[in-house]
Amino acid sequence: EKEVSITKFPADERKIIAKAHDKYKKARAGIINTRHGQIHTPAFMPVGTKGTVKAMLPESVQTTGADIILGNTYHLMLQPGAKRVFKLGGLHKFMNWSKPLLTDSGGFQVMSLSKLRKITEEGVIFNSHIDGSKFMLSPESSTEIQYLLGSTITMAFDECTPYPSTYEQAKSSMELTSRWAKRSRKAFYSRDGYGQFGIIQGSIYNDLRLKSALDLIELDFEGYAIGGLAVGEGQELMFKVLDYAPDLLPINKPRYLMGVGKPADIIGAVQRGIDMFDCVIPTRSGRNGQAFTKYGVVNIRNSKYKEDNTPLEEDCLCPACKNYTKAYLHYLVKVKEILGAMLMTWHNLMYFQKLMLRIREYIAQGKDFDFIS
Ligand SMILES: CNc1nc2cc3c(=O)[nH]c(N)nc3c(CC[C@H]3O[C@@H](OC)[C@H](OC)[C@@H]3OC)c2[nH]1
Ligand SMILES: [Zn+2]
Repeated sequence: EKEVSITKFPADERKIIAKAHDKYKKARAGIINTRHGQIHTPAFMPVGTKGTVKAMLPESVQTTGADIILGNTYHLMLQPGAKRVFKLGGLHKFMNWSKPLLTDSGGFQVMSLSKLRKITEEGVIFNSHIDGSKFMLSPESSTEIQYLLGSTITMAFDECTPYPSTYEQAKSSMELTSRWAKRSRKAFYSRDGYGQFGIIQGSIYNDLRLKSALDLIELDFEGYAIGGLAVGEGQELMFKVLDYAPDLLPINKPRYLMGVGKPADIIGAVQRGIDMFDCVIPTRSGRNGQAFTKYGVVNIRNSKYKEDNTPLEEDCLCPACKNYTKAYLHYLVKVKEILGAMLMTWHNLMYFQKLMLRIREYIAQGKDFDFIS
């Protein structure tokens, strides 16, 4: 066991409380110790794709309670370039965020964003969606780029198996991910307080999920992500996979469900043993005028708010709720004022972090947290 490992779930701090009924027994609250500080889990990680959580200052993100934010290999390698970020002191310094950073390995974005790409055993060759120039992402280059960015948690280079996939398609995709995981692990520069997470695939097929987990556990990653979900399969099918997949992974290491999700998805996944989440919903939908509140989602552009002189939530401590009314937010979003995007984003990030805080508290007290959302 490394001296200061990234994934110390300190025994006395790890609270796995057997719940009254088995629905909650897999939920756990813990702390991940890293070189850049602690991550309290279950954790929601705001997406900061291009080295910024859109419309937020890093210090504002910090006030919402976020312990860790995401960056993206694909976007940052194209602009401003990983070597340039390295020369400028790394992503932490560049974006003025001193807490943990997790970077995706880029495969998912290549498939969803780039034009003209070719998957080979070596890696993915693609043309930049910005200027069409040619790039290659491989387990080795993705791992090196994440090192140059200085990310606290590096993701293995995988192939996110599309949904739906036949068993055969899912099998060969998962096997490619296993070969790439081995190369990613070999290319990783292991340092105390930094870690690399493997990403299991296998789509909705339990035997493929098991094989993927076995292949990756052999590589002894500091944490494990469940990939290939939140790709259109729907909540029911996602939960069906989550009813068994987390249990295939080491109980003492963080489990990260990529791309999830809405509050109800997060609660259901925590109940099935997931520790970490990332999703664009609070930021992207905030900019589009959707506010998450305890009364449900508020579409602030709706004309019923144009003279509503009350805050989104009377007891929320975010600037939008403390100092402004729904009428003002309605107006700002309607006329596309930048402050509208800022305030809506701030509120939603605060809402998601409050949700995670309450989930952590309920787990620690051994209380059911079904109805929180
Ligand atoms: C929405 N549903 C969803 N399912 C996903 C499944 C996978 C997967 O199997 N493998 C990989 N490597 N990435 C996945 C991702 C992308 C997450 C990233 O996407 C970016 O958010 C836009 C963000 O990058 C800052 C985040 O970084 C970890 C998924 N997203
Ligand atoms: Zn608020």
